[in-house]
Amino acid sequence: MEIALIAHDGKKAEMVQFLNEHRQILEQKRITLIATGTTGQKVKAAGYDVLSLLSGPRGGDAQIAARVAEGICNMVLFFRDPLDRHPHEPDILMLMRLCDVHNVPLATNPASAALLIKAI
Ligand SMILES: O=C(CO)COP(=O)(O)O
Repeated sequence: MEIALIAHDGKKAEMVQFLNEHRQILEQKRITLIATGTTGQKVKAAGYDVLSLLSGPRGGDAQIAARVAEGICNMVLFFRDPLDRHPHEPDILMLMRLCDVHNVPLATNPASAALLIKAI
């Protein structure tokens, strides 16, 4: 199962904390982690094996959206920062739209992500 990790700058620490809190589940299941570029760097530095794609503003969200559309990515954990502006907002909306089009679970905050990760 492939899980995509994306966190806006104000949420990257929360993403690492979330992964550490659920490390056991992530290690027990056969999970491949992928991430947008900078999120991936933080996740890797925290000791996780992760495939880093492009940084979000440079097309990372779009790459993950394509994997969702192609049926490669099975879950998206996207810790958005609703208090910040993002130059690539169209890509963000496209990713969330394609999760809905293809019925792929999408969590946009740690509380939702915890429920999803416990369900796998
Ligand atoms: O901008 C992002 C998601 O929209 C995240 O991208 P980075 O992980 O490269 O910071």
